[in-house]
Amino acid sequence: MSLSVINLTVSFNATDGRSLQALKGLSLTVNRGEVAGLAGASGAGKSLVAEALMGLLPGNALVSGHVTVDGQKPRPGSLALAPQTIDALDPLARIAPQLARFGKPFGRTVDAMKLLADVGLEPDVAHAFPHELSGGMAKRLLLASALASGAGFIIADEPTGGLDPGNADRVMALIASLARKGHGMLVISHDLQRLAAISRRITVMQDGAIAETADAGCFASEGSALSSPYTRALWRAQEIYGTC
Ligand SMILES: Nc1ncnc2c1ncn2[C@@H]1O[C@H](COP(=O)(O)OP(=O)(O)OP(=O)(O)O)[C@@H](O)[C@H]1O
Repeated sequence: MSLSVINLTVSFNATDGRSLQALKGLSLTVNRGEVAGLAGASGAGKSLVAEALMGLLPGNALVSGHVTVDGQKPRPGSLALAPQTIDALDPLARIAPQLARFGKPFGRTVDAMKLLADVGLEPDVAHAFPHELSGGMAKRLLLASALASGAGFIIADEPTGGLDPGNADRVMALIASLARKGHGMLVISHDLQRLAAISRRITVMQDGAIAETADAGCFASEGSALSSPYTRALWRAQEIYGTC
């Protein structure tokens, strides 16, 4: 039971008639019950993967490849995105009714209080507006908004971006617990150390292509088990950063 992406390519038609290939044949698998990581430097194409899988690319994008969810063509609600920022939420709607809205297109009646509890948010958050939440609370809410759809597979785009170390640890622990409950979690992150701690394997992207897909255990010590020089350099840069 998995999300399978085979040879995903994305190119953009520019107004001058040229075509820019931004994703160059990406393949990955996310099994239910596990976290798979997607990493790479800024501009490598990580968010494009999320946008292509969610059908969110603009009209000048040409997408090809083969995507299945549990062996079938993805259907609405089988895959959900926890976006990077609360800009994706309605600033004028209180949290509980807003969560209910995320379930509606898929015919789901959302129990907002249960959903908040599932992501570790207090019941009084139900009456708040998105901008009233702290960074860590907002990241949890974004995960809740994806869970509201009932999707078995969730893409979390930079779930620890902008968080302090303690909150980043807690959000990664929440993602690991969602996987233990049976979700397949695809986590896009620059934070290789925290990503490796919860993932089964990590796909590292470079310039729209895969540099390497490695078992998370390879992201350890000097990274000598990693096969790509690019991935090793990315990992070692984090190690140095992490010990500063
Ligand atoms: N609509 C678009 N038209 C043309 N190029 C685009 C479009 N959207 C994204 N790109 C290009 O695709 C490339 C990958 O962008 P993407 O946002 O996926 O990178 P990323 O790895 O998620 O970076 P970051 O870590 O900074 O979020 C970039 O070079 C970007 O300019």
